[in-house]
Amino acid sequence: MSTGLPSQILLRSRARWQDIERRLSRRAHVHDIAFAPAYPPPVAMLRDARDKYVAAAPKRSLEKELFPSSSPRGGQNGNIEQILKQPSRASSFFASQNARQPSKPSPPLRQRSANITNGKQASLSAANLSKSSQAFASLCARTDSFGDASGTTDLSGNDSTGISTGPSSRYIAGVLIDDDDFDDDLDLDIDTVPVTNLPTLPPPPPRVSGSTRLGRSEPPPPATDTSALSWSQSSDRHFQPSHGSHKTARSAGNSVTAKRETPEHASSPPVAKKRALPPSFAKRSSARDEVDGDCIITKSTVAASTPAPKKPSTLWDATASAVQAQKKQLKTQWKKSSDSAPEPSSTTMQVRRPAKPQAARSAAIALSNEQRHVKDLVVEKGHSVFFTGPAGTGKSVLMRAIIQEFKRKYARDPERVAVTASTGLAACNIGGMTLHSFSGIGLGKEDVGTLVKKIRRNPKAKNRWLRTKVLIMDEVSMVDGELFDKLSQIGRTIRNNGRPWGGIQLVITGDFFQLPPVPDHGGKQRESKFAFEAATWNTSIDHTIGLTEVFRQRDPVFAGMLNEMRLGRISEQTVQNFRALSRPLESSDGLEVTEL
Ligand SMILES: Nc1ncnc2c1ncn2[C@@H]1O[C@H](COP(=O)(O)OP(=O)(O)OP(=O)(O)O)[C@@H](O)[C@H]1O
Repeated sequence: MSTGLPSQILLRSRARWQDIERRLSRRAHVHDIAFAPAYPPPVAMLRDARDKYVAAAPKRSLEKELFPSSSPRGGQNGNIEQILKQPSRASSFFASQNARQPSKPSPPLRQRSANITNGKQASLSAANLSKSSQAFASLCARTDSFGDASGTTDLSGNDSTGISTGPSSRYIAGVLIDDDDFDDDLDLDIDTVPVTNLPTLPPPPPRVSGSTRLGRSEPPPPATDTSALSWSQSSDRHFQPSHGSHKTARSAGNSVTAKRETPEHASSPPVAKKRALPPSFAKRSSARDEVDGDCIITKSTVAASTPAPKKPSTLWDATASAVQAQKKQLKTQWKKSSDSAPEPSSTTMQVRRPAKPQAARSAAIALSNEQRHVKDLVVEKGHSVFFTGPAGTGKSVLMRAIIQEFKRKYARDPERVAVTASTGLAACNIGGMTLHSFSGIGLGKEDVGTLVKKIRRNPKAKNRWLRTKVLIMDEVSMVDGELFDKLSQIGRTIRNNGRPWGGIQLVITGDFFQLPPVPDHGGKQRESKFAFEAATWNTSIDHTIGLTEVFRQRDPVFAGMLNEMRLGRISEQTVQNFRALSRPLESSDGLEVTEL
C-alpha cells in the first residue's frame, strides 16, 4: 500500500481497514528490518491517511452509493451475492451502476429507485463518476467480493453467476431488464389457453344409395348435443346439420358430409325434407303431387326454377319478338280476309296496315332512273350535287337513300358524313342536326374571323369541320346566301384548304320555290338572299339536277296544275279547273273555317 492508491480504495469500510492494520502489524513484526530504514512505520502512516480521508470525505454516502456491494454494512462482509439477493438493495445497486455510465444515457425503462431521482447521483462530478467506475472495476476484480462468482453470466436468470435475480428483474450484459418494463404486453388480449381436450370428429356417414325416395316426409333430424364442443365459442345451433346441404349431397349420391355432423346424426338414416313452396306454386303443383307422389320434388323444383313467362299486361309492354309474332298474325289474317272478302277501301287499308319505319319504307322504294343517276354521281363519283324538283318528286326519298349509302361506305368512321338541314324539323326528318349546330357558329352573325376563333375554341365543332368528308344539307331554300358564303370560307380556313368548303363534298337538296330564308330583321335590316345567290354557290356545286317525275300525285292534270302554281304562272285553264272544285264547306262540329 502506498499513498498513490486511489483515495476511494482507502475509503473502504472500517472493518477492512482494521483487517489491513492487523495484517500489516503482523508483517511489520516479521519484516521490521526491511521496512525500518526507508519508510515510517506503515501502520501509523496508514492510520493517518485513513483518518485524513475519513474526516474529509462524506463517508456514509460514498460508501453507500459508490460501493454498495463491497460495503460491510449489514454484516454482508463484502459478499455481493448476498446483497443482491435482497430485491430492494439489488435494485438500488444496479440503478446506481446505470447512473455511472454517462457515455450511454439510455432512457430509463421504468421509474428507478430514489438513488437516481433524488439528485445525489446527478450532482456527482465527472471525475467522481470516472473514479467510481474504476472502483467498481477493482471491486469486480476481487474474487472474494463475488464469492464463487465465475466469469460467465447466465441470461436465463438462474443464479449460477452469483448475481442474484430478484423476482422481477434480470441483469443482462450490464443492462438491467425489468420484467415489469414490458407491462404493456399484458394488455394484449391473446387467448393462449392450450387446447387439451379436442373433440374427435365423427366418422363420415355411410354412402347414401341413390334409391332413396325424396318424396317421403320424415321427422326432422334431432338436434345434436354439442356440449362436448367446449373448445368452441360458437352457438349450439351452429353445430346442427345444414338440411339443405345434406339434402343436396344425398340427392346427388355424394358421400360428402357436413363437417359438424355429430355421430348420432351420422348413424341415423338420411332424411329428406319436403320443400315448402310459395302458395302460388303449391297450388299449381298440388294436383300433380296427388297423382305422382314420387316426383314431387322434381316437378316442384322445375316449377320453382322456371316460372312461367309473364303475359304482357299492356300493349306497349310487349317484347320485340311478341310484336313480330303479332305482325305475322295480322298479316296472315289480312291475307285471308283479302282473299275471301271484297277489296277494302284505301282508307281502311291505311288504318289496318301497321306503320312501317321511314327507313324501311325508303329501302323498299325502288329509285327511279333520275334518282339513281343522282345517287351514283354523289356516292360513286364523289361530286358535289344540288338536286331539286317540285313537291312529290322524291327529293327526300332520294336523300335518305344517299345517306344510307354513305353510312355504309363510311361504316368504320361515321364522323365522315355530316347530315344537316336548315331547320330542326327538317333535320329530324333525316336524322341529322341543324347546319348551325354542325358548324358551331351559334347564330352566325359575326364575321368569318370571329367565327373561326369561336369554332377553334370549341373542340367538338372544330373536330367536325376537320373530320367531315361529305356534308348533307336538306331544305337548302331556307339557308341564307350570306351564311352559305361564311361557312364556305370557314371551311377553307379551318381545314387549311383553298377549295370551296375546304374540299368538303356537298350534297344539297331543296326547292327554292318553297320556304325562303328567315329574314334578318334584327340588325342590318337587309333583305335575305337565297343560297344559290351566294358568291360561292357556283364554285361549290358541281352539278345541279332537277327531278321531274312526281310520285305523290298520279293524276297528271292535277300535277300540272300544282306545278303551274309552284312556278307562279297559272294558265286560264288551270284557274277554271280550280274554280270548278269550289263547293260550300260543311262544318257540323260548330267550328268556323278561317279564310286566308
Ligand atoms: N322512286 C319512287 N317510287 C315510288 N314512290 C316514290 C318514289 N320516290 C318518292 N316516292 C313517293 O313520293 C312521295 C313524295 O316523296 P318525297 O316526300 O320524297 O317528295 P319530296 O320531293 O321530298 O316532296 P316535298 O318537296 O313536298 O317534300 C312519297 O310518298 C314517296 O313515297
